[in-house]
Amino acid sequence: MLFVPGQRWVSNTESELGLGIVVEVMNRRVDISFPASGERRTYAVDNAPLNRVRYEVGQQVSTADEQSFTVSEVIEERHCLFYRGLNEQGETLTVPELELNSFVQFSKPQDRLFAGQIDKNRAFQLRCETLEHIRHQQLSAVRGLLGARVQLLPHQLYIASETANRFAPRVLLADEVGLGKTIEAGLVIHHQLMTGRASRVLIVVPDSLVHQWLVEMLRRFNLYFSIFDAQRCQALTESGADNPFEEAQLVLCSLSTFTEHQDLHQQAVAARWDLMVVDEAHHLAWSPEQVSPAYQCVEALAQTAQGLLLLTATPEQLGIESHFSRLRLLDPDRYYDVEKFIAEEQNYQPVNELVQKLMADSVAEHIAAPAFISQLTQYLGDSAVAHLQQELQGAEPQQAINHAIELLLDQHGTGRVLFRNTRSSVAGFPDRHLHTHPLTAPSEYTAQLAQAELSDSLRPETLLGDEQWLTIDPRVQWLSGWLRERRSHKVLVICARAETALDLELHLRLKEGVQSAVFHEGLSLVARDRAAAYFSDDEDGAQVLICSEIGSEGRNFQFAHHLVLFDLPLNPDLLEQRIGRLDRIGQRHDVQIHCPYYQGSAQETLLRWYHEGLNAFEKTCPAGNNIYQQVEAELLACLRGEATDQQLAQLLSHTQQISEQTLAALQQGRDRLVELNSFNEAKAERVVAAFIAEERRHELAKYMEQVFDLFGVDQEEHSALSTVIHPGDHMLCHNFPGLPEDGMTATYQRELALSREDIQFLTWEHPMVTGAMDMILGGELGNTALATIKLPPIKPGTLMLEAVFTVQCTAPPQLQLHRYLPLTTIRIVVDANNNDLSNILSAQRLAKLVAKVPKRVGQDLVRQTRKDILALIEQAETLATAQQQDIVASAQQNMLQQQTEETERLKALAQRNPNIRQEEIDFQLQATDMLSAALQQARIKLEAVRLLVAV
Ligand SMILES: Nc1ncnc2c1ncn2[C@@H]1O[C@H](COP(=O)(O)OP(=O)(O)OP(=O)(O)O)[C@@H](O)[C@H]1O
Repeated sequence: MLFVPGQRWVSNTESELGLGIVVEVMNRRVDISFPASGERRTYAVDNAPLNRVRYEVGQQVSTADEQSFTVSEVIEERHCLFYRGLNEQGETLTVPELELNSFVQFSKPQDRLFAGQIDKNRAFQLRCETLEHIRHQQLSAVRGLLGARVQLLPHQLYIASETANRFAPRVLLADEVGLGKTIEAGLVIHHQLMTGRASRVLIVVPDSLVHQWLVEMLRRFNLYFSIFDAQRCQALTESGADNPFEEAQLVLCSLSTFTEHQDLHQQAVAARWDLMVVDEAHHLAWSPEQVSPAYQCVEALAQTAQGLLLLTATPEQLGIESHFSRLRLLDPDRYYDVEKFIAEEQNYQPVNELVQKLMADSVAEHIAAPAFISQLTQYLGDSAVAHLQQELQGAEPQQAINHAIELLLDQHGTGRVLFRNTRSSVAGFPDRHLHTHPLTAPSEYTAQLAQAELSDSLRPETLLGDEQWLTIDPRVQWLSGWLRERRSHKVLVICARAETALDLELHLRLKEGVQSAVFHEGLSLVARDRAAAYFSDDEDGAQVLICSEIGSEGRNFQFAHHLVLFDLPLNPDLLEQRIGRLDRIGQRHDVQIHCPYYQGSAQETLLRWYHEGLNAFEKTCPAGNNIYQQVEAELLACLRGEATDQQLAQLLSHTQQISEQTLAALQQGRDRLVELNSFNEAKAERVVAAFIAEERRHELAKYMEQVFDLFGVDQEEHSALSTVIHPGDHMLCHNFPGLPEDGMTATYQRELALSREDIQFLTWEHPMVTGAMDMILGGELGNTALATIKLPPIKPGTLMLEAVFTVQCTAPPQLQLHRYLPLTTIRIVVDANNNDLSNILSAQRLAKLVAKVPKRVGQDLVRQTRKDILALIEQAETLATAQQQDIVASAQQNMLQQQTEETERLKALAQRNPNIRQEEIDFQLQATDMLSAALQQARIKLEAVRLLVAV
């Protein structure tokens, strides 16, 4: 290498420094200044990682004062270059290389190649593999679901994959208590974020669940949500934020933040969200006459948020109207009239019969029957049925039938909007056992109890006096004695009132020496979480947690299996919520439910009604609320002591009877339809199988090993299934994504990750993996390479080029174009005779054949064969463009099909529902046109090139 002051050189290892100038050469050392970055470097002359910059005739260059011109002649004098050319004004310029613009970056593969910046073959391969893995991920049927640290439960994966395929899903997740709605929501959120469909997510939950959601999102999905409360919003506003909700992308808030602070609510509405999640949505009370503040808050947010997930285990807890109101939040076009909705609910049985016939083996017979077709026409309309009949003659009759079923469910069932899995469709739940503990009411209060209001007789502590009740109430003595006998068992006690919980806990702790904690609405969020954590601690934790009703919602206490119901709620859904704290996924024992009660009191009657009438303790009771409403008057009379024993016996047997009937009717009508929509075993099996296949653990481990190796991250085996990863001494970058300074332990095994929460679970969707991939593709590393190959039929000296392109297409983000055109790579191998060798020299085959070439030799070769390389690149571009056209054509077709289906759905609904406006349909049509126009603009981009020389 000959260095002369004034020459321009570029660093091979730090290309971001820009063009360097030789300042001084002394004692076999060369000093280079890099004006663009203000850096100066000294290198040993013999092995400086530098490459001489020499532009060729025809190239566009620019001067330090930003005049650009096309080189027409290169003149060399005393080892320095002068470039001559015409500027934009047509004037001839002669520019010494010293005056060239220093801010030049050689980032395009061909520019880097010609600037002599040739990377290692393994870097090139890693870049290509990275593109390939990203493409694989984008095409994967379980994309966005893989990264979750969860067990593969079919009912959850089914729901997640069904909603994942929708654009801005708006659904009600209403699985029975404890079946994992939080996990389902997390899967959907993760999917939306991973696929770029959403970037701003708002989660709204009751106060008591804020922390639990924060932890679940982080430990199961690696999603860092920020908790926004009034204090934080104020701090952000004081530090200059116009709208605090725009300061974070993933926000977690309690509902009370909005109901209690109108200004914050307005700011949240103005902040626009791609997806909103509302947990325990049954709190959003609504009736045509009266709309609760909570409902109003959520409604305003729901109108601007694109996607919406409402979660509730008890959708009808506040009655059918409230249930309707939640569906209305999700799809106001479909649910616009409460009366109509209630009438429709009655009408589900005939719809179910039609669906059953379409699902039957004998479907062909049914379809041949004119009566069936006329019935179907009544529900779907002439054109949809004519279309079905036509499709049935085609190649895929089953698809046509499935489509008809979907239309029926969509237009006549609660269809696509509501998912509800029940314990009966999810295997593996333990049994529940009721233990009753009859007690004698304190004699001095029997008269008072007999005359008390119902709410007081169900919670008699309110009558027994603030101070004395703990000493008088026999439930207290029973509980302390009972707990003493079970010192080694965790016990959850639930009662209705916070005051009761507080008194009881204090008493047990101070007077009885029980290790206990209390959980109620009066505690701060931190104090509640501390109490729950103290209870969950295996070694030094509390034996008993005493909760007011808020503890009966959403919380995970399945590490305990004893539940004491200190009193009973009047609402069957609340009872189910209480039991659901223990009877949930992860419960390993049968659940033991203990009910202390005063003999002969309203408590006993209610207990008997639940047990002998509804069987609500030992089984879940999906129709509980509905049945309660049917017998409310008789039940209340019995509870108030206004009925005879015989009337009570009649109530119990009547309740039993209508329970059976209601369950059977629901099963044949609405619930059956909802069930059909919520779970399809065959599809779920396919999702689980795809999931297992797509985990590709070994490929991931191998890929990450190469990444760690190239970037200088050290990896040691920790155990057979886990590794310790930590920054090495020669890292290629300062901050490897997601790698703490003191390293971390990680595993690729889901089973291990589920049992060891302290270990990171590396999947294709883990932030460290995606971060590394982004880093590789975002930088230049590996976008050039040069290698020799020895393959006898190919003549030595033959020049070939391996080029990797991506198809690039831009469109406004709201169009979500990537739904139809994910990152697509095109790999081409060509030789100078225009032979397309892409298939013969596959990436895998080349990986085994290539041999490295010393850098200097490679740089000389590139300089000498520049023209040939340019011709090869052009040829590769021609071949890639042809492939790109096919790719875009199929994306167009796919897009048109899906957009048309959605438009047709809107049109079909519009016929039944006058609230659908023509503008909505027009918007859909306009989006289709815009997508089509955007796809037509798709272009290829060269991502990496490797020059191959046969030897
Ligand atoms: N796939 C899964 N893998 C591992 N744990 C799970 C899975 N699904 C649910 N769980 C665990 O089961 C418990 C119940 O799940 P979750 O809280 O999501 O239920 P839920 O339906 O929201 O309950 P609730 O009706 O009480 O609100 C939680 O502890 C959760 O972490």
